[in-house]
Amino acid sequence: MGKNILEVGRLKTYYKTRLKEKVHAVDGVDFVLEEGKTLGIAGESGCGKSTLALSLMGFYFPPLHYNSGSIVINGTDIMKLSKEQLRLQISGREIAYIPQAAMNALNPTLRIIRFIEDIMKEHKPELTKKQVWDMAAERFETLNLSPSVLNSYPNELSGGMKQRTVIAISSILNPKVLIADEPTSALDVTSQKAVIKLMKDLLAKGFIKSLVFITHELPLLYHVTDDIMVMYAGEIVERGTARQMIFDPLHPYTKKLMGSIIVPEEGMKEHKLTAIPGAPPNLKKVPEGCRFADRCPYVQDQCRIGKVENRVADDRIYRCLFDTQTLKGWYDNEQE
Ligand SMILES: Nc1ncnc2c1ncn2[C@@H]1O[C@H](COP(=O)(O)OP(=O)(O)OP(=O)(O)O)[C@@H](O)[C@H]1O
Repeated sequence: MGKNILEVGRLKTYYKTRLKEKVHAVDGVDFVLEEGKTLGIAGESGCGKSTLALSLMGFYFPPLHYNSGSIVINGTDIMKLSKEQLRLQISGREIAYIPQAAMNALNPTLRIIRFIEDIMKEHKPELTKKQVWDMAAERFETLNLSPSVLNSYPNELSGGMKQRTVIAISSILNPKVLIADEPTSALDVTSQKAVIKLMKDLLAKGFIKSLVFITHELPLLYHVTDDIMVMYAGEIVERGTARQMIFDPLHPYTKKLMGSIIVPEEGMKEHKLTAIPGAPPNLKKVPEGCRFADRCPYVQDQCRIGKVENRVADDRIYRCLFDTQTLKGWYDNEQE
């Protein structure tokens, strides 16, 4: 087993709306990421994936607030650091985040090299402009990106190239953990493949140690990540290897998420194409018991009482009252 590069314990964070209501977007999340591993986070829209990513970065600016729990990155509990320490020691160096649609947020009036110069001004002020250029050009070349991109304006690049450039910029300080939020959405299949290859190259070449890949497309993660966690209503409801999660899901929500795949991939063609009826619960007032109960085809009275804790089965973790035998019995019956 590798060393733990990221350890998250009972993390709770929330948004405070203008009406002073709390949206419990990350509600008691626990997980560990080992060095060298890639972890996928999947779940429907609004289940808290992006908020989890922001929370891991320590980006607590209203309306997002920290409630409780720990975030330990490479041995440092970042919740014990000041905002200044976070900015200088952690952000970009230990952990970096590529938000959704980051490629569209690049200032169109600046050449790509300027974004890298700005990072270096903050983190390696001793470098001259020429040294920054040489370092950036070498990095781009190593990642099979043309150094000429550095002289371009964002709007001169194709969508796929812009996204790869954003990833190369975000990882320029060799962060231990890179979190990419929907990095392949809105890209054509060829560009998606290039983005995935780039992220694999970053890992293989040691520029990053571990990767967290967020998407609502569960099957995409099968090709990219070692493990997958599924989030539902602010909680992790299941974690296992990518293969287990895709082909042998335990939690009824993971099972339904697999069934709702719109474009079946090779080896998954037999799965039914059905949307998950209903909607996730309102995170302003989460229901007692299992949060998936209202949409679960196997729901029982006891699912709506108390708090549903995690179960550990072999090397898997899932949040359901029922054991694997019972769940698999239900699933087998359904297929007959
Ligand atoms: N600025 C905000 N103020 C209040 N609530 C918010 C804010 N941003 C997000 N939320 C709420 O927090 C919850 C989690 O949202 P989040 O964006 O983290 O989900 P997600 O799984 O990343 O969804 P998506 O895949 O659509 O990005 C949702 O209920 C959302 O409405």
